[in-house]
Amino acid sequence: MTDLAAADKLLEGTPTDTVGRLQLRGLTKEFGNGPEKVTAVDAIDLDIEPGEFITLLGPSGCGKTTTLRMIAGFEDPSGGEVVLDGRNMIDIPPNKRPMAMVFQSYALFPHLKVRDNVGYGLKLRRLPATQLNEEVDLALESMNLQQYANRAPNQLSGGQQQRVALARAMVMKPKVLLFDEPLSNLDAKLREQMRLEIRRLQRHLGITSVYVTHDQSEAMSMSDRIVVMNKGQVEQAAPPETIYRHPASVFVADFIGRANFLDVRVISHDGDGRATVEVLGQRVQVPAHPDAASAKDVVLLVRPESLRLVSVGSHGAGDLDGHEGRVVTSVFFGDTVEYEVETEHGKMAAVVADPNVADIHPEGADVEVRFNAERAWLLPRDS
Ligand SMILES: Nc1ncnc2c1ncn2[C@@H]1O[C@H](COP(=O)(O)OP(=O)(O)OP(=O)(O)O)[C@@H](O)[C@H]1O
Repeated sequence: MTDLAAADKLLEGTPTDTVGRLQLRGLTKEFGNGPEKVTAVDAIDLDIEPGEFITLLGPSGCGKTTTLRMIAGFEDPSGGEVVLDGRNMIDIPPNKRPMAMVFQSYALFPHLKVRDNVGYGLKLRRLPATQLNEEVDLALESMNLQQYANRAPNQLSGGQQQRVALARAMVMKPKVLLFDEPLSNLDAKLREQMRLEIRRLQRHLGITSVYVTHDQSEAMSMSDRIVVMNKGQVEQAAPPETIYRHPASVFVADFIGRANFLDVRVISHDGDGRATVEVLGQRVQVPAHPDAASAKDVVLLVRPESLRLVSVGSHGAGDLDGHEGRVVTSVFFGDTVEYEVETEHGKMAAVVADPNVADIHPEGADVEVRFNAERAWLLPRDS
């Protein structure tokens, strides 16, 4: 049996396409009292569809872990609701919620063999021994762990221990899987492999998943939607492409990926989410955030890969009406060249993929800076 077939058999009869709708309603958590009071999570509203893979992403202290722990029931909210398939979970203890959590630290029982770790929750549910063994076997097989069944956790690598933790979560047939930075203790290569594996399994089984990370590429590569949090609130909840290309705020644009923010003069707001602006000596039409038209001040987001550098002769550089620059760093990475260019708008980052070696601009070169206007994004500055 393949790993996916084993996972299917394990979950046979558990409908995943209609169950696992998770709704957070005004979810709030305050710690401490008086001047010490911290609002870790500030009235979050979020609807998560059955089968959706959601990542909570944001800077340290923005409330990701606290939100996840309230969903799991490890933390009591100060206000609001966690609703799963129409049922408020607030008064239900963590072990009675149809959810399973995978922790950064794996949290395996060191004195129990792998198969007893995986079967632990089923034993508490008093499953008959034959059924328990059958289901543990399927869970082990779904994570390709059969040959490690009789080992102790400390006889396994970090990656293998995390697979045991995943098998232990899956065997409970949860409606919602919760992940608290599960890959951060693994080395970079294994992390990349495991993220693909978790995503493949999750997509195949369609179990609603909420995943906390501060690793952007993890969030980008795994999620149906990324929820960017800031100071206990949701800044934006959207698919990775939207978060990257059309961020809702300067905070999101700055937090995800690298960003150049250019000063612009707005000539007109043209409706249909477009505006005409003057920037880098050019008059161009760019896509615009819906709130840009009413904002006091706006800024143009240009990602480094949307900038282009064109060589100019040293005598040409002074005539270029505000869009000339000088290369201050030029670093060849093989698949890309990354530049820093000094311009009258400040320093800008540019990335060129698949460079022709002959076209690489050396440090000190004078260049003309151009950008792809369709890939730019006008957004309110004070957002
Ligand atoms: N038990 C606690 N008592 C007091 N304050 C707490 C407690 N747990 C969390 N906090 C505070 O709540 C805020 C949110 O913390 P949380 O751990 O949810 O953030 P996070 O986004 O998960 O951060 P990180 O990425 O560093 O794990 C922080 O200011 C933190 O100091």
